[in-house]
Amino acid sequence: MSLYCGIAFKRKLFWCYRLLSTYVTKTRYLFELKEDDDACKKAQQTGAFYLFHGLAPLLQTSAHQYLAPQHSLFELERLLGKFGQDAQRIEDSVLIGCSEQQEAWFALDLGLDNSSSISASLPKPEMETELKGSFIELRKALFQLSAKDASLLSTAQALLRWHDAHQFCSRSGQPTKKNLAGSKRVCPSNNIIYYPQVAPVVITLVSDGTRCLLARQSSFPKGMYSALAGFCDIGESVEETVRREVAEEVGLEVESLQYCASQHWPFPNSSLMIAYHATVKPGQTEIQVNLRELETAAWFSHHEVATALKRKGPYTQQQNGTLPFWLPPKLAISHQLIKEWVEKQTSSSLPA
Ligand SMILES: NC(=O)c1ccc[n+]([C@@H]2O[C@H](COP(=O)([O-])OP(=O)(O)OC[C@H]3O[C@@H](n4cnc5c(N)ncnc54)[C@H](O)[C@@H]3O)[C@@H](O)[C@H]2O)c1
Ligand SMILES: [Mg+2]
Repeated sequence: MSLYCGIAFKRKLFWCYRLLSTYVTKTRYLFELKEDDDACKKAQQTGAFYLFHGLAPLLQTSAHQYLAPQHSLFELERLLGKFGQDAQRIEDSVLIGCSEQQEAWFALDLGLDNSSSISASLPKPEMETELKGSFIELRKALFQLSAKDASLLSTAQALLRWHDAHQFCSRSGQPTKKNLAGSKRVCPSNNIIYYPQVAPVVITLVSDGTRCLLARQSSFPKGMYSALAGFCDIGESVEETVRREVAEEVGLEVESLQYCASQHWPFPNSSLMIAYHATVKPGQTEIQVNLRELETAAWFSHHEVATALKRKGPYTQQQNGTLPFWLPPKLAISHQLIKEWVEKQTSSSLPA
């Protein structure tokens, strides 16, 4: 190894160690906050809060993007005081992450009634004026947020929704109590612990070698097509769900499953999207759409999909009355899955 290579290698190792070390420290810190209410309370003193109202995040507009403002504990106490609320309401907040400098991030919903909280929903328009922002439905705002804010607010909304829906023990009927970080709820009468739930969902891009299969549900925005998705049934492996969902929705049998990536998805509840590529058995490409699940499904060529990837929807009708089809935006895992397929097709068609 030359002297230069040796120094470069050591530098790389140093940076790798630094990165790993920061990540591990941050992870251990978050673990401590979830386990220890006192540590979490202390973290709130220097932490930052994201605000929600009825599960809609507080956002501010900047150019063509939405920004999610943060508030300190002091600002939050002042705000609550102004609306005649007790600062104890801050205990309803949930931990959603922390910065590399260990500034803990929390989310608090000021519009939900909580059985264990002394406070009720606060008036939305007055809060918006006071906070110089608007509470906007996450579904409408998600794709105009930075990747970091989109991920944080998705986690926050999913966690706040779970707490709102799990205030009572399903065995004793008694109110459950959340730990300060919001990573669990406990029933004081029988000590049953409830943890936030996610539903596993597979999303599959089926290919016949040259084309890929895209579908739409009637609930999709006009003109948008996506890969096939479906919830895992109890007792199934993820691979079994892929095969069943494709058979159920379009009447095809798939093989050669290849994992692509996964993503937390907050709608309609909290899903873990697990993305796969799959191929149909040779010669078996005839689609039989299950109209109880889908509006339509069709095969699309590489050229059609590559062109659609460049489009941004939703689209208005063209002059000839047709609507160009478009694909889910970048932040959605279906976009990543489709993009990966297009890139693979492109590289396999290049001369060696
Ligand atoms: N992020 C992305 O790129 C992306 C793309 C497509 C779909 N999705 C998500 O994937 C999810 C599943 O897709 P789908 O609607 O085609 O699923 P699906 O094909 O399984 O059909 C939905 C139906 O499944 C049933 N179901 C079974 N278990 C359920 C559960 N735990 N929660 C809710 N319903 C359940 C319900 O009857 C529901 O109407 C959707 O919620 C959608 O938001 C995300
Ligand atoms: Mg489906």
